[in-house]
Amino acid sequence: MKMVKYYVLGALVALALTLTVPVILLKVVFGWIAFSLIAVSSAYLLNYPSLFRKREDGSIPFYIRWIFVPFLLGSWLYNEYARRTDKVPPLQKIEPHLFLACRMSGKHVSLLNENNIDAILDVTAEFDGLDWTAYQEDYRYLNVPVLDHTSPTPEQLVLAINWLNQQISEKKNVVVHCALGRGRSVLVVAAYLLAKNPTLSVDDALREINQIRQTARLNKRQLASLQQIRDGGLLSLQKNLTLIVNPVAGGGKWEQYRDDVLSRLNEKFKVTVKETTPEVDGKALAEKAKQDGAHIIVACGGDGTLTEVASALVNTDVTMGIIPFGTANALSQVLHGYISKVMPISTACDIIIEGNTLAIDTATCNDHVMLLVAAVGFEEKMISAADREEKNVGGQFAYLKGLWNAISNNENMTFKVAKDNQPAETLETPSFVIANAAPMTTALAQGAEPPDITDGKLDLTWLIPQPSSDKQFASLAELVLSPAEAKKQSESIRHERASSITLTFDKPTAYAVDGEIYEGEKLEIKTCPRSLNVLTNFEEKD
Ligand SMILES: Nc1ncnc2c1ncn2[C@@H]1O[C@H](COP(=O)(O)OP(=O)(O)OP(=O)(O)O)[C@@H](O)[C@H]1O
Repeated sequence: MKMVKYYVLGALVALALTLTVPVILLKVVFGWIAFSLIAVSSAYLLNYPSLFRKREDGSIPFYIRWIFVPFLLGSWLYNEYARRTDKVPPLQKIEPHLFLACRMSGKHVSLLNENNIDAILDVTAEFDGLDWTAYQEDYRYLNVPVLDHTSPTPEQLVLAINWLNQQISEKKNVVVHCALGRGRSVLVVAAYLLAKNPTLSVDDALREINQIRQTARLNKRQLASLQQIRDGGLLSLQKNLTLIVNPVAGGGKWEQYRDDVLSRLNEKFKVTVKETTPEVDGKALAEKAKQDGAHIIVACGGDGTLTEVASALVNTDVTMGIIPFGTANALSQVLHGYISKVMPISTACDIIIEGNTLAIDTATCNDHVMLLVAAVGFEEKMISAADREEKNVGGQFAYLKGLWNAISNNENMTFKVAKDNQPAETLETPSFVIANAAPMTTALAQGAEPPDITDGKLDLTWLIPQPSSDKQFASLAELVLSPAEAKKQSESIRHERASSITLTFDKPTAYAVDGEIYEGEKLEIKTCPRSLNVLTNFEEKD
């Protein structure tokens, strides 16, 4: 490369002068220049920009600056001259939220502020990124160190374009700069344009930049490198994926599967992990992740956690994925199929990576979002009985035991029911379940075909009171085993569909929504058709 030849030549001349000049002071000066140029030549020959030891905050250690003073002085003088005679302004907007510039320093703070710049991508290796005046402005900053006239490595380029994408997806204004805004920064901006629009050619991307910044020009090596990285398919923008994890769900499954999940998802996404606590729930974490620009939010936990996360994502563009770490995991059986009972984690990760989305129905139950079922009677008693300790010890048997006890007690309840704003009727039943979605294993919701999560309707299933618990066990068997047609003729099962329903009790009554227990005198449930985008392999009925 031309530049290296000059640096090597300069180093040799300085070395020769060091050895020949008689005056000690001159020997020191020429020796310093020789050492500095030998170091710079080695950085170029070994393609080792980290020689300048630039820190994460863009500063270069004091001792390195001293070593390189002769080289930096030369570069600084050349760049100052080039900037003063530049045909283009120091900073230019290439497209919405994306700017290209020469080296930014403290004296450019007012220019940065005028353009509402929030973030700086610095692709120089040899200069301090920002000085103290710029620090005070609190810019987001990333340094990708690249030597002048050279190209970033594919890894550096992938990091740079994904960082840019992250800033722009958060609607931040971001500037990319090198020394003069002609080569290295142009290469990065072109790579970003190519990643965003794979139909563009390298020439198209450069032309787009060149129309605005006429001095933008890549040398032959930079051009070839960009073309090669692009042809190798390396310029893909990773989506930001946030995992919201309940660390205690399913008795602590996260601890067990953490490495497996992360290694699978890290290949395709930029993954951030947030854990719920008893104080900070999945809804609060999902709201924050949304603000931080997450494209996909994956709820990892039991059905309770999944519903919390969904509460923040209903009627938004953000897509929700799920990884079933709970005990019953009813939603994953609906969205991932019954295979997820056997291979829950690998099935979930494959579905997230495949990326098929579907808008599903959700519902509201009083103030809560509901994905699966709301229930009073047997289902609520079953869930109330299966507390965290019971689930940690017995897993799904905790629910079976709870259901067994509830049916054995065979208690009926009486309340008023109003469907689709019709007049209310009084009903006596031991079990009333309102389902937006429910797999076969949610037996008490199976009054007909399993509820369809895309039909815009709620499935209402209730049982007729029976004189003995044995007869109620028979009703449960009928729910699970009889075909839908036979259930229509049943003496003990009732099923209807509605868009909204209100249950009114004469005293505060416990009810269950998606596995969590609440209490109230009224339940108002409404369907919200196609209101949540989820990743699934669920196939819609024609
Ligand atoms: N870090 C935590 N420590 C203790 N409890 C937590 C924590 N994070 C969330 N929780 C509680 O966990 C409950 C939700 O659990 P979740 O439904 O996800 O799992 P599960 O109960 O094991 O599974 P399933 O619903 O299938 O029975 C909520 O009541 C929530 O308050």
